[in-house]
Amino acid sequence: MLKQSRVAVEVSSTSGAKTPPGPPWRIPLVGETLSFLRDPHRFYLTRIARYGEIFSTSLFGDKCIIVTTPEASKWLLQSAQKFFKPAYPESANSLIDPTRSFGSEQLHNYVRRIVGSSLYPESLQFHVPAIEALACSVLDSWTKQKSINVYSEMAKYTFEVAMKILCGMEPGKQMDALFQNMQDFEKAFLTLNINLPFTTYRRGLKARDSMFKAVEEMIQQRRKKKRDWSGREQQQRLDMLDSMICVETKDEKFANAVTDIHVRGIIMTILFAGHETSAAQLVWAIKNLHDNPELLHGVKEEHEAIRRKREPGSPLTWSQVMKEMPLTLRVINETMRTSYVGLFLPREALDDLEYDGYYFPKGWKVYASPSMVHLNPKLYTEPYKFDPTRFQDGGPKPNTFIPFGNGQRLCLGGELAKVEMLVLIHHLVTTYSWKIKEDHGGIRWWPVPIPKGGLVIQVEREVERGLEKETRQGQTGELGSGEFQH
Ligand code: HEM
Repeated sequence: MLKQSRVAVEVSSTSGAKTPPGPPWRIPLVGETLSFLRDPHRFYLTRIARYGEIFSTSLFGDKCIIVTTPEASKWLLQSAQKFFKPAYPESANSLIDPTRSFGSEQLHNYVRRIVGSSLYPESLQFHVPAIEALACSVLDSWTKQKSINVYSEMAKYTFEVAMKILCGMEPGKQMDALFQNMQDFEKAFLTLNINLPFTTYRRGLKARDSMFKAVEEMIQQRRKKKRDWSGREQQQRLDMLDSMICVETKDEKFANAVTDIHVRGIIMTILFAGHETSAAQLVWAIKNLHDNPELLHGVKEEHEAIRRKREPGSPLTWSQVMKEMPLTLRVINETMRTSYVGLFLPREALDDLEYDGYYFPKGWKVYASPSMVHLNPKLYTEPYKFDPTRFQDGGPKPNTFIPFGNGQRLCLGGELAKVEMLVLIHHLVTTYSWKIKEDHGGIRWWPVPIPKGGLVIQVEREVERGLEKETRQGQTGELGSGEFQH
């Protein structure tokens, strides 16, 4: 008799449980990879319709089970690390340093504490002025361009923010070179790992090695510097690199286990995990605001109220970002729900396991899909409708909104991502108006889903159009030119 388990349990492969249903015939190696890569959302929808919300398939050369219900996703993502480990496709694994998984369970927890200390609110609040300066600088540069590819610009912005918080680096030549390398590195992520000249994979490897070298040099420089980090405040103001390599700790056992190679891998993980995702969400947020003029009007009012209270030239305060932008935060949450970002979070079963009557064989990959949870009509009525009011009055039910994952690997940069989006939107809506120049329709799915073509817009600074802020207090939304969105 099978146990209907809601927690991971080890079972014998002869227990009688069957693997979840899936297509009967799988082409070796390729399996269903091409359909998945072509349009992952459609891939999920068609298979769920045919086989149910937990189904098996074959992707990236591996046998694979996909779970799409909130309960099963929670089970997978919250299960102890002895049952599942993260398992990205081979090309991704071979590109990222093997130590990127943050090491053993205990070491992983220790590293999360250190990395998190620079990303949690207590430290993050000190970075708001720097984030704001980067946001203003990128937006300022837009007025000099005839058309702006929002995705390229947002990728650069979020990369600059991540580098600033990681190691205090300012925009400039070194930043540009690292950004270029990061882009080549990312392009190679879901390609075949064929290491031949002129292949995307080879370019990715070269880019990764250049980044490793730059990061190693930074680590060496830091090791030579003596700093005062004795007080609590000093510790909160440290950048992440200092926190990782310099802060003395009582956990000597783990501190010694974090080698420079480890630090290098962690930095690559953070840069990779942290900038494309936020950039994609910003692109969708800007598109959603454009497509919903009434909402944009409300968001503008929210930000005009903050702007009116600010002393000229004073930076945004932590409290303004956290407490005075509730509508914008709802727009961001609804954007994260509808944007398809979070297509799959891959794990590998480390034992024969059973869940809800299904057999999960050892060695098989198991994917959770936040985007399929977010677009499930049983959980959200009219799931494709953009409606930020869903996040009012307590918001969605537990485990049904998981843009940052769940469990031991919950995103460390969730707060940072929200802050960088809120700050950029503040300046965008209070200073500029924009219209979409090219919207190709459809989605470019990889490495992160964005509108096809990256969303090309045209921007005007309102002040330059004679719409001086000081003369129009309280009149936002009445200034439409008929062409530009406000
Ligand atoms: C809206 C933007 C973002 C989204 C949607 C997002 C989403 C996620 C998700 C779903 C995971 C879990 C991966 C898994 O379970 O396999 C994750 C992990 C992670 N994220 Fe984010 N992320 C975002 C921004 C950031 C930022 C800005 C940073 C830091 C600069 C960051 C750093 C990390 C790190 C370090 C992990 C790995 C945690 C671990 O393995 O313990 N993320 N992110």
